[in-house]
Amino acid sequence: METCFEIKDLNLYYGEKQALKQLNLTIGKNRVTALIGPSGCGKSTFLRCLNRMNDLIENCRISGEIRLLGENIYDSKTNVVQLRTEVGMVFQKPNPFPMSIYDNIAYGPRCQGIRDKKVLDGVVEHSLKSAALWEEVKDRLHDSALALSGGQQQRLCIARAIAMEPEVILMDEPTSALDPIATAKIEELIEQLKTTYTIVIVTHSMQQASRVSDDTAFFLLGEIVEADTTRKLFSKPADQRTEDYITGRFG
Ligand SMILES: Nc1ncnc2c1ncn2[C@@H]1O[C@H](COP(=O)(O)OP(=O)(O)OP(=O)(O)O)[C@@H](O)[C@H]1O
Repeated sequence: METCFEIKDLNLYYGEKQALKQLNLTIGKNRVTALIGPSGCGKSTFLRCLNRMNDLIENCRISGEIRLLGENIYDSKTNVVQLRTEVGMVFQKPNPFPMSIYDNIAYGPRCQGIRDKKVLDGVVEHSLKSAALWEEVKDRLHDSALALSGGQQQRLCIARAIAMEPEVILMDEPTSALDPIATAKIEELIEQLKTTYTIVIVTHSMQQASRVSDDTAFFLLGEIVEADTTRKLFSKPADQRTEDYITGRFG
């Protein structure tokens, strides 16, 4: 297995409160890694460390190391804008920009200076195809993205991340606002995307983790209790606390 992220002795504090404790984890390239655990255990906080979104939070301090393809992303030389291009993010609630479907996708590439219409057309088509949305929207690319259904909006947000040619796509509970059919479409899409991208997904649903992920890390009170292949973690957990959680005894 090739390594995408290598996390070493990661600690994170919000002011005085320690939210992540001495985390160590290897995230494989072109794999889907699920982060599970009860509410407030630090899953989203950890996810945000992977593209330095926590930098935007006042009072947030971290120590330790996160390497992306060998480079320490917390190095003072890191270009954070570039990092967030390489490590895209999709949120719980679909958040398309209030503009057309086309412009949502072209926005990032335009910010990078791409102006050629043919090139932008190609990026839009490729991104929408990769996000399994093209067939549904190809005849109305210039309509408002806000008119799409929730599931379509979420796939649009995935397409918007893809347009930046990322290495990694982080997903923070990407289906929790969606109905079961839209959820199934996103899960199917995740399976296809991992051939090209590394995916890290926070999910509250253990069924979802076992359906979509190759590897799972179980978080509890800011610690990683156990990380393993999803198959192993759900069938033969090494730690009693993992077993209690996956059998529904708490959380
Ligand atoms: N901006 C912030 N400032 C202060 N504390 C925060 C901040 N964000 C999160 N926390 C705290 O850090 C801890 C971890 O929160 P986090 O949102 O990462 O957990 P989570 O496992 O993702 O929870 P959930 O599943 O409910 O989203 C919680 O105790 C939370 O209250």
